[in-house]
Amino acid sequence: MKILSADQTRAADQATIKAEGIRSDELMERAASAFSDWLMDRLSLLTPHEVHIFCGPGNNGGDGLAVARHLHLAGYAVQVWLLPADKYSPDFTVNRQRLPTEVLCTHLKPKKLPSVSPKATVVDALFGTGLSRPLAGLAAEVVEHLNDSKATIYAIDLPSGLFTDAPQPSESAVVQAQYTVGFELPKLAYLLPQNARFVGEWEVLPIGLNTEFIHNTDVDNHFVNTAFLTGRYPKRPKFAHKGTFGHALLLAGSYGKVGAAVLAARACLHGGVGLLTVRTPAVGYTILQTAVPEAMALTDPATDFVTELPDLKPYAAAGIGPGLGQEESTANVLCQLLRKAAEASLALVIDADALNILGTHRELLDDLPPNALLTPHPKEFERLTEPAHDDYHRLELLRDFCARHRCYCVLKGAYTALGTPEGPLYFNSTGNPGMGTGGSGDVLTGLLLALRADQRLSPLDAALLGIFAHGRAGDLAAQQTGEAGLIAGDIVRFIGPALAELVS
Ligand SMILES: NC(=O)C1=CN([C@@H]2O[C@H](COP(=O)(O)OP(=O)(O)OC[C@H]3O[C@@H](n4cnc5c(N)ncnc54)[C@H](OP(=O)(O)O)[C@@H]3O)[C@@H](O)[C@H]2O)[C@@H](O)CC1
Ligand SMILES: Nc1ncnc2c1ncn2[C@@H]1O[C@H](COP(=O)(O)OP(=O)(O)O)[C@@H](O)[C@H]1O
Ligand SMILES: [K+]
Repeated sequence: MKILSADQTRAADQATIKAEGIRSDELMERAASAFSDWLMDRLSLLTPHEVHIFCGPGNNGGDGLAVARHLHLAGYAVQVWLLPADKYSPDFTVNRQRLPTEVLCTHLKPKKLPSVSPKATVVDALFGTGLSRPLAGLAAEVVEHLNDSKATIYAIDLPSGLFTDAPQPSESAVVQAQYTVGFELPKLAYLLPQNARFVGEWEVLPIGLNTEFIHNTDVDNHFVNTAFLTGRYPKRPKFAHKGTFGHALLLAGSYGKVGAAVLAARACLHGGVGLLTVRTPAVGYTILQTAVPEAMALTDPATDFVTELPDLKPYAAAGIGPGLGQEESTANVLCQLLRKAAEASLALVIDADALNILGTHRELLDDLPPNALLTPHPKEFERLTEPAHDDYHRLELLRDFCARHRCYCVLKGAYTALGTPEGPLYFNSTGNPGMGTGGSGDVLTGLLLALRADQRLSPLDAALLGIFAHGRAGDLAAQQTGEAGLIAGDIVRFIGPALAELVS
């Protein structure tokens, strides 16, 4: 799914209105009915005492007024509160006029805000994509009042006070919604950790925005769901053999961290690799041969950490980093690998300690071969770049980093973001907080290594499929283990089922 900016969303609304020959208030009616149906499905589970709908002067307020009408006609006790303004949008005015006179509709006044019980349902229709500046004055006062009320807040399109595509000043007022319900496509604001306390849980409802317009619009950000991946993961051909799916080399493990190598190796095998060879220090030999008999062990001469790069000829892809340590001789192995990868046509996956080595030897970044895939979590990413002011800045750093080094970079998190050399970012939709446990990242590295070794997949598709399948495997595992009980090895067990769902 594409993630549109605020301007593009407005343009999509206009394109739909034009293409279908409808009025803008008819499109608003679709949005308002979709929201009302969604809300009534939820409220029917509770006993709604009061529904307070707070409306701003623009089309977000227009949505709120239309929602008030739908809820009133369905028998809910609705009260509407209007934010006074110098001007109101035409569709606000249309829906103000359509509001049945029995619905109590009151202008908000400073210092005389209505009392809202903690049991009340609040619909936040103050501001949406048209927010042009941080909230101040009465609008800010209303927002603080709602946040203090402890009522359950449902935001239409955006929690009021939050910009669609940019950070707001840290002290400015923003609605803290339990749920945010948008239309057709997700917004960037929904996906960032710094907005989690405002957005709450989110959902988007279809309103039939013009598909041709969306198709023809270039965007900076995509949201990756199952439909987005259709056709990207081919079936294994009937006469395929282990050579068809590539031979991968994994350089991982050091004294006390051989488990990381084991997890990555098992993930790589379950990720469908043809053959896997693991380079570990001697201390890892027995562990690896016992825990992962399907992998070949190519033991380093040193006991505790990897010191020598093996011959790269047999391999289609190499993964380096899990549990590797940062000894100087290990750094030297990474340095040689980077320099030789391009001429050996080797796809690279770089993680964990290999990223930390890059962080302390930044000159090595100039040696990254084309299409290298890096998998930092935010702290590792900071070591490669600089501290980010906020989540939006971090995404810009990601975009710049990938363009400068012509690489793919997986910025891991709840909505993992894949940066690409071409510019667009891809946000993943799978995964759960149970995956915040040691070794989850090693599993991702192993899986990505398998997919990069599969010559049938482009670097972009391998990365998108791997990130998505990793999260999905975590979700399938959590159904059995619960989130707290989930450990990295459980993710490995569900890689197969997660990939099987993607075959098309
Ligand atoms: N178009 C369509 O067909 C559809 C649109 N839809 C809905 O429309 C929403 C977008 O509506 P919108 O563009 O009217 O903007 P909205 O968020 O209501 O705010 C604009 C108003 O607020 C004002 N204002 C801004 N900042 C302010 C501030 N800090 N403090 C005070 N005032 C401030 C601003 O005034 P101004 O900036 O001109 O001073 C203007 O009056 C979208 O989120 C979705 O819910 C859906 O129904 C689907 C179909
Ligand atoms: N709340 C969450 N929602 C979805 N995925 C998560 C969440 N927390 C962690 N993950 C995933 O788990 C993995 C953790 O990786 P990482 O931080 O490198 O762990 P480790 O170094 O312990 O292996 C990442 O792929 C990340 O996206
Ligand atoms: K809102």
